[in-house]
Formats: sequence, structure tokens, C-alpha cells
Amino acid sequence: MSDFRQDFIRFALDKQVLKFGEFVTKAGRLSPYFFNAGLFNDGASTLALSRFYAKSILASGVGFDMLFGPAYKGIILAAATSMALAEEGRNVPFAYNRKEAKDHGEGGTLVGAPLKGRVLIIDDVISAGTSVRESVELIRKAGAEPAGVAIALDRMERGTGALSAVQEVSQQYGLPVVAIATLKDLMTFIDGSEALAAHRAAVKAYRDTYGVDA
Ligand SMILES: O=P(O)(O)OC[C@H]1O[C@H](OP(=O)(O)OP(=O)(O)O)[C@H](O)[C@@H]1O
Ligand SMILES: O=C(O)c1cc(=O)[nH]c(=O)[nH]1
Repeated sequence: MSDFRQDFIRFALDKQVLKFGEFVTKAGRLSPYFFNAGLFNDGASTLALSRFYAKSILASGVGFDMLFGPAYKGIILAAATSMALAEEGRNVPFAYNRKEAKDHGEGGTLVGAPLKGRVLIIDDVISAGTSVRESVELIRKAGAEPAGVAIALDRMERGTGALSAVQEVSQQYGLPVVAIATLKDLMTFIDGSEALAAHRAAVKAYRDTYGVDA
């Protein structure tokens, strides 16, 4: 595991964004861990998070001309990541959408830079892939080209079929999905931590039941 992925897991645990316990996922599964990106909720943690996104995007080599953040959580993620990319010498425009169309002023659902060229979608997690599907439609409708999806944590678990939602998105749209860290990275981290030893068996059992191969 490259260092920034390990650092990201440590950071998410420190901020209690990543927690162990018993959580019900959107798919109704009882998960021994949960990632709540809404808890990156101050300036310092958002700055650190945005730098992790920028690192993983640049390390992936994915080509893109601008960022798109789906409402609501994607909005802050796209804005913050654009700042971290600018720090790295990549100043790219960003755009986002409103969940409900505005019927006065400039109107519509799209805000920010005009969607054009290769657009990288920035979100926290992919569960069923709904948010990505909607983003791809918006981007194509505007005459631009989806370039990929950047997320924070890939849980690497099956959707309704044999593939994970991340793999389905990749396959269906031919888009690379770039995650700062994956369940595999989390398991490597747990294996190296005595303090987390008590959670090892539950996470492994969950992966054995619902997981997909890397
Ligand atoms: O792959 P999916 O099934 O779409 O699930 C993932 C999406 O769900 C959450 O957003 P949500 O739509 O709940 O909106 P929010 O950003 O306003 O919380 C999350 O931020 C992703 O965008
Ligand atoms: O599957 C989900 O609903 C889910 C899992 C997770 O770890 N984090 C999240 O925001 N949603």
C-alpha cells in the first residue's frame, strides 16, 4: 500500500469518519465499519481531505480538464479538490448541480464553470451508482465527456450481481474509478495495528460474505 493510502485511513480513523461497530448500509447489510464523509466538517480536515483526493487523482494518471461534484456532498468535494489541485500546479475549473432546478435569476441546475472537455466526477462513495449515473447524463447532455470518478473509499462489495457497484460503473460507462483507499487498504491497515486487532475477524467475515476481488 502506498503511503498516502495508509495515511488516509489513519486520518479517517482519527477524525472518526471511519468507525468500527455495527452499521446498516444503504443496501441493508450489517457492516462492521462505516465511512461517514459528512464528518470531515472543518477547515483543517477538509483541506487535508482535498489533498488526499488530489494525490490519488494525480497518482492515477487519469486525464481530465475539469471537475464535477454532484449535490450535495460532491459540491464541497469538487471545490476543495480544485484548490488542492491548484496547489499542485493543476488549476482546473469545477462545476456542480442543484438537486432542484432554480426558476429565477440564472435558473437551471448547473452552477460553476461550463461543462466541457473531459469531466472528472468527484464524490465520497459509490453505493448503488445512482449519483454517478445522473452525473454522467448531465455531463453528456451538456456536450462534455465523463472522464472518470474519484471517490474516497471503495468498499469493494458486490452490488446486486457479481460485480461491485464501482466495477459496474467502470464497466457500464468505460470510466476509471479512482479511490483514495479501498477495503483492501483498510484490511492491510487493520493487520498492522494491534489497537484494531479486535475488528479484524468481523471485517474479514464481512468481506468474505459481500466482497469482490480487487
Ligand atoms: O451510488 P449512490 O447509490 O448514488 O450512493 C452514493 C451517493 O449517495 C450519497 O449522496 P446522496 O445522494 O445521499 O446525497 P447527499 O450528497 O446530498 O448526501 C453520496 O454522497 C453519493 O453521492
Ligand atoms: O453503503 C452505504 O450506504 C455507505 C457505506 C459507507 O461506508 N459510507 C456511506 O456513506 N455509505
